[in-house]
Amino acid sequence: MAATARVFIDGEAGTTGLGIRERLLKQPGIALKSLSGEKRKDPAARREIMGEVDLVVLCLPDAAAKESVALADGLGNAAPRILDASTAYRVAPDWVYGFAEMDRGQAKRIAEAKHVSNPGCYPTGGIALLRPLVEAGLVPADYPITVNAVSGYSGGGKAMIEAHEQSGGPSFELYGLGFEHKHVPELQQYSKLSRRPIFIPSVGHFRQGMLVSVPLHLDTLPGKPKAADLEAALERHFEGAELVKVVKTAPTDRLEAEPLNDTDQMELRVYSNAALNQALLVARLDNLGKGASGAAVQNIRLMLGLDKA
Ligand SMILES: NC(=O)C1=CN([C@@H]2O[C@H](COP(=O)(O)OP(=O)(O)OC[C@H]3O[C@@H](n4cnc5c(N)ncnc54)[C@H](OP(=O)(O)O)[C@@H]3O)[C@@H](O)[C@H]2O)C=CC1
Ligand SMILES: CC(=O)N[C@@H](CCC(=O)OP(=O)(O)O)C(=O)O
Repeated sequence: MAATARVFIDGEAGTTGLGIRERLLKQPGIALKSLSGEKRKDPAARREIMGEVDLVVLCLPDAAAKESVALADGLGNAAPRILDASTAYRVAPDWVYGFAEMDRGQAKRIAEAKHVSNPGCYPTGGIALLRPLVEAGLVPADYPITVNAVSGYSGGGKAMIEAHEQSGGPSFELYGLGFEHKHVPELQQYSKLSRRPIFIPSVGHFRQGMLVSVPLHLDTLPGKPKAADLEAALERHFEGAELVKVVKTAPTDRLEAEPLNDTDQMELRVYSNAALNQALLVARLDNLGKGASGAAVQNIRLMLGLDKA
C-alpha cells in the first residue's frame, strides 16, 4: 500500500458518509478524494475516481451500492478494494463481514479482503450477544431467540432525520412488524442460529444511540446455565477487545440508549433474576458509531494496513 492511501467515499453527503468523512479527516496516512456536488451521482465521474483510489467506501442505498460495485469491479486490474455500508452484500458468500471482533480470525480476513461489508447497526449488537453463547454451547443454534431493539432516528438516514427534526416525528414506534426486517439474515447467519430469530426494532425521538436486547428463560437452556456463565462466556470472547466491553450489572440499573453517543464503543450486559431463572442480554452502542461509521473506519484501517489485524 502507498504511504498515503487514497480513499473515495461514494455517498459522502449522507449520514453514514459524513460520519466516515469526519473520522477519516483526522487520520494520518489517508487522503480523501471527493466529487463535487453536481458530479456525485454521475456514474462516469464515479467510475473515473474509483480508478484513482485504493479503497472505495459505499454509503448508498442498496441499489446504488450494487451499481457502484459493478462500476468498480468493471475496472479490472485497476479495481479498488470496496467497503460497503449498505445491506446489499452482508450475507454474500464472496464478501467478508466487517465485524472485526466477531471471532479471532475476522480482523485478518477483513485486512486481506477485496470486498468487505460493514455490519448493520442492530446485528452488531445482536451478534455480539448471541454468537459467543451459541459457540460456547450455552444457547442451542435452534433456540427460539427474540431480539428487541430501539434506535435513535438517525438510523433511518437523511429522510428520517428530517421527519423527526422538522415535524417532531413520533415519540416512539415499533416497526418491522412483518417479521422481515432487512437485518434478520445477517443477524441469524453470524449469530450461528439455525432457527430464524424474531426481530422487532423500534425507533424513538432521539437522534442517536441504540439498545439491543435478548430475553432468555435460563431454565429452558441446556444445563440450565446461570447468568454468570453467560457473562463469563461473553468476557472470554471479547477479552482484549478495545471497543467491546462486558459491563457488570445491578438490578436497580436503568439503562439509557445515549451514553455511548459519539464513541465507537459497544457495551454488553447480562441482567438476571436467579430465583425466577430469567435473564436479559443487552448491547448498547451508538448506531452511528460502532453501528456504522465507527465500524467502517475500523475496517478501513484494517484494510489499509494502518492497524494490525
Ligand atoms: N444511518 C445509519 O445508522 C446506518 C446506515 N447504513 C447504511 O448506509 C447506507 C447509507 O445510509 P445513510 O447514510 O443512513 O443514508 P442517507 O440517506 O443519509 O444518505 C445516502 C446518500 O446516498 C446518496 N445517493 C443516493 N443514491 C445515489 C446514487 N445513485 N449515486 C450517488 N449517491 C447517491 C444520497 O444523496 P442525496 O443527498 O442527494 O439524497 C445521500 O447523500 C445505507 O445503505 C444504509 O443502509 C449503515 C449503517 C447505519
Ligand atoms: C431507525 C432505522 O430506521 N434504522 C434502520 C437501520 C439502520 C442501520 O444501521 O442499518 P443498515 O446498516 O442496514 O442501514 C432500519 O431499521 O432500516
